[in-house]
Amino acid sequence: MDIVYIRDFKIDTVIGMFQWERRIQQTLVLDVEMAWDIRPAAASDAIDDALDYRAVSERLKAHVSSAHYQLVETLAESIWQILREEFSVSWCRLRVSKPGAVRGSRDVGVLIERGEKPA
Ligand SMILES: Nc1nc2c(c(=O)[nH]1)N=C([C@H](O)[C@@H](O)CO)CN2
Repeated sequence: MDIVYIRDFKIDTVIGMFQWERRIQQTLVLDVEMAWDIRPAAASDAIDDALDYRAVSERLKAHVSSAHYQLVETLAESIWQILREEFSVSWCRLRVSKPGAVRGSRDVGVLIERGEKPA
């Protein structure tokens, strides 16, 4: 299985369950791994055969920066929906990290795997 990935993607958004969090922007960090057979793109050297990580990044930035979820769980699931429905991604591993949310830790968050892993 091949993977197209986006690592350490920082996006500012409103996220959190506390009142004070509803009034500020916080930075989330996304790490996204998406199953994609890269051989057609490698053979044609054409972006149309590739999963365009720039297009995915722009779409995720637009979505996350305008979102107002309370939980990182809700955000993570919404990202998977976009990858599946708009980019035909069949499997992903996605980490949504919230740096500085818990004193003493670098970051906290969720790591999800969704979809069917190709052989
Ligand atoms: N499993 C989760 N736990 C917590 C979340 C969350 O989104 N998922 N969020 C918070 C608060 O918003 C926290 O980040 C503020 O410090 C607490 N626990």
